[in-house]
Amino acid sequence: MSVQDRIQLVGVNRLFNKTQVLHDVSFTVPPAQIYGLLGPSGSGKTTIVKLIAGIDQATSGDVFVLGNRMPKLSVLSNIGYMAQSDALYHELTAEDNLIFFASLFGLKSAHRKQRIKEVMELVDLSSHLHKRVSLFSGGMKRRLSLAIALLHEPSILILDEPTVGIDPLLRQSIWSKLEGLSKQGTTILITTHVMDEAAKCDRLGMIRNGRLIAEGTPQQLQEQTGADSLEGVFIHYGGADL
Ligand SMILES: Nc1ncnc2c1ncn2[C@@H]1O[C@H](COP(=O)(O)OP(=O)(O)OP(=O)(O)O)[C@@H](O)[C@H]1O
Repeated sequence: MSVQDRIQLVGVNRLFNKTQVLHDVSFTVPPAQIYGLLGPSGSGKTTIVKLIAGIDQATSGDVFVLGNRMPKLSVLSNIGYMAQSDALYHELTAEDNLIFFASLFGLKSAHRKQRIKEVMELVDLSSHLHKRVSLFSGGMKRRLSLAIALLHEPSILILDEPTVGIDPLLRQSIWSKLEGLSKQGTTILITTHVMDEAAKCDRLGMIRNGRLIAEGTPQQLQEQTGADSLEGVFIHYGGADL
């Protein structure tokens, strides 16, 4: 292990009652990488990201973020987490939601105003700042959740299927912003089912039945499997008899 690694899982197991959903999962994410977790529905991706985000605890094995064993409260201010289901206050406006989360992150008022402006521009929602969230479409809610995850400029960004319900044009623009953040040093862990998003990751971990069954750059995975596309890689590992 390198002390440089921003995220590290070592032999992680997670059982719910007697059902084991993660088996001996180990991987590391160095600084400023975009690491994608790819796997079929129910394979364990969300369970992994919850352990890294510090909202769930491994049954055995270790999860480290920025060198700290998780869960650890003091690390949470360095993490931006966008869950699969949106945690928004629907009766409040987008701005009030942002102000609420900004105060949780301890952002002071002048800086808070500036950050709210920046993140709403980033997700292309500036003109909806004063609209009640109950009037937002599903895609707009996803974008607002992403804006909230980015508010406090976290050095670790954990995104659980962030672009579900977002149209291809905006998806492209969000990805170029994520690539920009990564170039500036943000470490990003993302789960996705979308192959063109997986192709944009620096490194991919293929999850199946709670196991990390392959890892590498998108190109390495294609070479290893002889597939001519990432879809082919996904099908190769999805169909493997393990
Ligand atoms: N709190 C829980 N109690 C019991 N079982 C759970 C719990 N959370 C997750 N599981 C089970 O763990 C397995 C992995 O679920 P998880 O949500 O991590 O998969 P996923 O790969 O994120 O799926 P999707 O792509 O559909 O979101 C599933 O079988 C799920 O039913």
